[in-house]
Amino acid sequence: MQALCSLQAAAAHQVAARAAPRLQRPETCRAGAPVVVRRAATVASRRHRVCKAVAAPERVEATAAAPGKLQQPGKAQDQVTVVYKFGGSSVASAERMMEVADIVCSFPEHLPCVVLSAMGKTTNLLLQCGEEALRTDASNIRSLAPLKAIQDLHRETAQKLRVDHACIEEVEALLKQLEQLLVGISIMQDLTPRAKDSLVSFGERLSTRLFAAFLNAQGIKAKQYDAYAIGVTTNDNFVNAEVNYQLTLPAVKEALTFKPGQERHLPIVTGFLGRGLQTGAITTLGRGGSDLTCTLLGASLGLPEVQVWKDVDGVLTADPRVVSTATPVARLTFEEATELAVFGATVLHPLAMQPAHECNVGVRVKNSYNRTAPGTLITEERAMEDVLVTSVVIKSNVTLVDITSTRMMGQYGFLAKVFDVFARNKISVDVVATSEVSVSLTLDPAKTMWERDLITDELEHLMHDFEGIAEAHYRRGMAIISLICNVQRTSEILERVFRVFGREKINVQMLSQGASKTNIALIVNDEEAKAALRALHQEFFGSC
Ligand SMILES: Nc1ncnc2c1ncn2[C@@H]1O[C@H](COP(=O)(O)OP(=O)(O)O)[C@@H](O)[C@H]1O
Ligand SMILES: N[C@@H](CC(=O)OP(=O)(O)O)C(=O)O
Repeated sequence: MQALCSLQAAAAHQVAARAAPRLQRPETCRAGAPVVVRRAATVASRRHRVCKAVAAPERVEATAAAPGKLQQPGKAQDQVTVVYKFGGSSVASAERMMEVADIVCSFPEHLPCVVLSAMGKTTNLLLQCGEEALRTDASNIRSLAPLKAIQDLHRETAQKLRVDHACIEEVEALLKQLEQLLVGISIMQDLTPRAKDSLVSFGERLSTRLFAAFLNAQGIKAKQYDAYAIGVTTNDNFVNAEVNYQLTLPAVKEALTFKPGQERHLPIVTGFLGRGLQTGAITTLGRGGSDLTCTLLGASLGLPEVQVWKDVDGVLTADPRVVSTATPVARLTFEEATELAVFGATVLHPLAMQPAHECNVGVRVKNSYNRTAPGTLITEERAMEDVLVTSVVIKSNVTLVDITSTRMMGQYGFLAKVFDVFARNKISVDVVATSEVSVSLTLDPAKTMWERDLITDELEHLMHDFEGIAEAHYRRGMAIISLICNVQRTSEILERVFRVFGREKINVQMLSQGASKTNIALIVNDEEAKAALRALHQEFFGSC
């Protein structure tokens, strides 16, 4: 990793100097820092080192070329200088793909690599196909409504984008394969996690082929790449696979570096997908995983910045579906962005900041529907003097567990035994508050982002495992409200929080701050959570 980062930094420095003077690369990636998957609380507690501040790249204003008159970005000798990721909402239709092509070609000084998600709600439709295939006779698979919707969307898009015949053939071949896979699921009466990953992979495989073909039809040289074919390697934990950074970073760098004499083109890469190391099968990085693909590619290529383009003006002060007047946050640190994602802001994938943080790649969140909005810039550090509260998020459907030791005070090893029980049950813990003889903690609503909620049987089994160690009780239907804030000013923040909650008669069941340097967590009843969020937003941001 150390050698890799230094190499990348040197290469990126040369590229930046020659091709992208407005984007300044920090000197080095953090030397010797292994990239490993951790949960947010661990990430937060590990960040004691003072890191070099990233020089904020200047905002690149859009100078949109008229559709149909797109210009090839970058110069003949360039390597990729930036990665753009467009999510499902940005590429939901042929018209949206045209708009995205226009955005991509609006910065002629940059040679971009483009990561795409599946079009619109295609991933959900694919999962629906899988579920319905289990209840449908193989001979009727063809008439499944979600399958028809997927076929119609991609055929219509191909037609509107006027892609070439080769692309139409590829799209038809993929749609045929998809149908065959569903027939297989119907016959086997089995939808394994491995088959699920194969199934949902069709979304990104289709969208990227259509988009690359459209660019080529417009005279822009572009080439489609499946992430699993250019070295994105994961473990074999299907539906939520973890990236193997040691293998992936050098492989992706090699695959996406232009060789002498090679024609420059825009790489168009499938987000969300990888290849399992042991099985060699297609894996996925968890829902919303294209954000991670984007930062992973940026880290592999040693770039100063990547941009994730969404349907909102950046990361907002609250979920806009709950607080309609939420406003964009101009700057965040990697740590704050991670806490936001882990504690409920669905705008970013919870692990997306990891490669960016380790290799110091700035992440800009932009709006593909409002391209001149400055968005949010996420970097290693930012000025915190004037910051009180940055954003408020909710994680709903949480279970609160209270555990009290049955032994006398002063016994050692109590917490170790408690956490061993969770480890054995493979249940992850979010927020913890402890005293010497008791511990309260919250459990993730789902074991993984894809799986169903923890079921009562599993919780009862967990309670059973505490027998002889402690008395344990659980309460479902709780929510974590997290204030991403300047914890140097905790007293002031909490004084205002409790004034608001007192007024609104909202009872706090548990409070945790300690380990995180960016987050105060308040546990309340789920049915009070949205009202509590709106009241807090009103208090700290002035409107709701
Ligand atoms: N704090 C937040 N800031 C911005 N958006 C948020 C926040 N919390 C939730 N969201 C939701 O996240 C959505 C964008 O994420 P997502 O749909 O995954 O984007 P994409 O599919 O384009 O990558 C927004 O439309 C918004 O409703
Ligand atoms: N298509 C995948 C991966 C992804 O990142 O999607 P989006 O960028 O639209 O959230 C999903 O729906 O989970």
